[in-house]
Amino acid sequence: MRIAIAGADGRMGRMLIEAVTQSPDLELTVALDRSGSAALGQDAGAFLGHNTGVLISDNLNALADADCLIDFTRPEGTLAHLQACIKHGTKCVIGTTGFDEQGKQAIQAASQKIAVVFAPNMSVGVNATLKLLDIAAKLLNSGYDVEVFEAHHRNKVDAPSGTALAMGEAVANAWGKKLDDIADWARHGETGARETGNIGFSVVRGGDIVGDHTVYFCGTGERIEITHRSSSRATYAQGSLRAARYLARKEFGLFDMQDVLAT
Ligand SMILES: NC(=O)C1=CN([C@@H]2O[C@H](COP(=O)(O)OP(=O)(O)OC[C@H]3O[C@@H](n4cnc5c(N)ncnc54)[C@H](OP(=O)(O)O)[C@@H]3O)[C@@H](O)[C@H]2O)C=CC1
Ligand SMILES: O=C(O)C1=N[C@H](C(=O)O)C[C@H](O)C1
Repeated sequence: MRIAIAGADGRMGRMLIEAVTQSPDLELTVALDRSGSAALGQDAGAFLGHNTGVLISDNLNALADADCLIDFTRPEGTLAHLQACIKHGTKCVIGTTGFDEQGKQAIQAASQKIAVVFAPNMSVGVNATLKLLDIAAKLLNSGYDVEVFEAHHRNKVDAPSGTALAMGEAVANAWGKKLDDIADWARHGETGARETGNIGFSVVRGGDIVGDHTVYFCGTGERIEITHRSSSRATYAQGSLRAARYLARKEFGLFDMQDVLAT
């Protein structure tokens, strides 16, 4: 399978280039980064100390040479790449987070023409945690206050993380609610007492934290904490490759990591 990587000079882009070049069934054919990036023209494997023969470029027409794009960039980048994927019939794995409603609708529309996996977290552990949260939320559906905490590195630009939002959604869905209707996004000053049935969010940004998520179910006299901690981005990269292989069998449609991991 011929793989293109977008955001080739980013934290995830580099993990993906390393993972693809170590996978005998996958071939790195395209490495993209944004126009103006200092990495343009460099070999995609330069950071590993070896040449892949693929130069980092901003030419989206190069996607004609790939079966599947794996995109970890920014929402505006991903949405532009998606249009090029449609033009060239290239499938797409989207790991980027921080989309607004319009962006999510554009991904949904694109998936009517090409096959797309879109998930805020590609790790097996986080996707198992989402299932645990569904069970916990159904069991603890009254008398427990739910709080979602997440911590990430100082360079993360969106908050709460896509994973924290997915965790909040897992609880809200289990309660038959919409997350937007019951989320407390931030607290400051005279907040008043906590509202029953809401889901609170809190965020830490600092240092090189790869990604920690905890969902608290706080009752009277007890609390349950469900925690996932990432210690390496390699798990996200391996999950993304699994998603790309899954798409090899799909012509179009929108899938998530639960679909991928179910096979
Ligand atoms: N789904 C998952 O499992 C995971 C998702 N993520 C998400 O992936 C995304 C990227 O994370 P990370 O690798 O840490 O970020 P980085 O900032 O390290 O990398 C992003 C890359 O995309 C490039 N880029 C930025 N804007 C654009 C654009 N408009 N068009 C094309 N390329 C662009 C950046 O270039 P430059 O640096 O020159 O601006 C950089 O090379 C984030 O949204 C993050 O939340 C991260 C980890 C796991
Ligand atoms: O930006 C990151 O680093 C991460 N982003 C994803 C998110 O927003 O949930 C996944 C992971 O937590 C790392």
